Amino acid sequence: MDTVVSRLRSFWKKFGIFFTDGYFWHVQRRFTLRYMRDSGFGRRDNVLEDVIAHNTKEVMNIVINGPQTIEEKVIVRGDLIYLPHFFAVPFINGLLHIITGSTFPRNMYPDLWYLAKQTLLFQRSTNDLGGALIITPWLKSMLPEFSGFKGLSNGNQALLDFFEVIIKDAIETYDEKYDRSFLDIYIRAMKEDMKQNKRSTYSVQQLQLICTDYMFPTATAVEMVLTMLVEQMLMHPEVQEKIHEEIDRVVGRDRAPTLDDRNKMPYTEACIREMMRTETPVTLGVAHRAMVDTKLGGYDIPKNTSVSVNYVSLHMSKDIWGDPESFRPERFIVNGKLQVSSDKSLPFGAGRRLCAGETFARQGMFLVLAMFMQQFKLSTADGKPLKQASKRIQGIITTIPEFWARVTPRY
Ligand code: HEM
Repeated sequence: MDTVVSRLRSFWKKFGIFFTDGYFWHVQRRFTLRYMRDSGFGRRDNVLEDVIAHNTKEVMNIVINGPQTIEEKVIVRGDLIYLPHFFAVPFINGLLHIITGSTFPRNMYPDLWYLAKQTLLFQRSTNDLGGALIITPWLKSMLPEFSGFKGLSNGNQALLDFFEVIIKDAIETYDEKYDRSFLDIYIRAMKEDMKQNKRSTYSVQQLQLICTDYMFPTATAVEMVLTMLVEQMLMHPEVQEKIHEEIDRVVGRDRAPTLDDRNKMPYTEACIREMMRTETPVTLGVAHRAMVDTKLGGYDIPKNTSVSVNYVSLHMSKDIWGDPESFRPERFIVNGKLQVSSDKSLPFGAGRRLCAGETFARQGMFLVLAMFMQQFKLSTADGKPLKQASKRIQGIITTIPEFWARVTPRY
């Protein structure tokens, strides 16, 4: 879709993966998926798993051994953790490993928390359809705060700045003799394609937008799903007890959970699935434009019409789920095993525009949650039972306000 929101992200041009289409989108999406795969994206990869596990341990160590800096105290205070940002680092460093071949060490985690904060600001400053700015773009100058323009610009600028520095360094130190990371592979392809093609789809700005597009959900959506699951556990202690029971039975206490345990831990996996069903993260998906005149469900859709999918109606259908309002992970478990075929939810969309990060997100969420729950018991900051879910903030993704939760080491 070509809107003021998509344009303000990308130098008022059409770059990236989310909001491009046609030949440009096809070439650029295929290239990123093909070459990021070499670093473990979209598949099972031991090195990527180690990166996510190592960073999860580092973040948990801030609680176990106490914060060492003022910045760490913004995320951890005694036995209180600040959500969702507490969960951000393993995902962000996982993606940085894929894109840049390196990660930020603990003394630079504050930069990643800042990135997560600004990205969340962007997510909350509009909605799936672009909010008021889409219909009345002039609001951006007259009411920059009210229209969300300021939050969108500031949040987006943080992402652009973050990757501008990284990409500049990669270009300056580029050596065509060997590829250090996905960035080098892209730079080489860009140089070659630009020589051959006057209208190349590759460019430095496009690379910057690829990085921001992949980082955007990595720094917000995955940690928000886990955060909402924490809220569920605070409201329904039996969910937490069942996850603990499963971890103790399958993994024990002498080693950390790994992705090998995912098949053997159907309840934990089902909780993540049920969380994304009951609280659809991207309620109306990403709007796309019809490329040609077409028909959909008996309706004529003229070329250039904006089309959105209402995933909430699917996830809340009484016909499909029977009791859609209940948080009931057991619905996905048959004879003690996760039955993926019984999961008719589509939190990551479907078809050609299927979320490019589904595998990365699902694997990462399982690993971070399992490691976290093995170590800690959760309770509310004030020690009182949580009776009511907090208000939902409908932005591009569904979020809840940041909050502190109490964690007690289990052993
Ligand atoms: C809980 C986590 C996530 C959810 C629920 C989610 C959901 C979605 C949905 C619904 C779409 C739109 C599909 C459509 O256009 O029909 C999408 C697109 C996309 N997602 Fe995700 N996503 C998540 C995490 C991630 C992560 C971690 C990444 C990157 C590492 C990612 C990268 C993308 C990209 C690049 C697209 C655009 C694909 C395209 O238009 O070709 N997502 N996602």
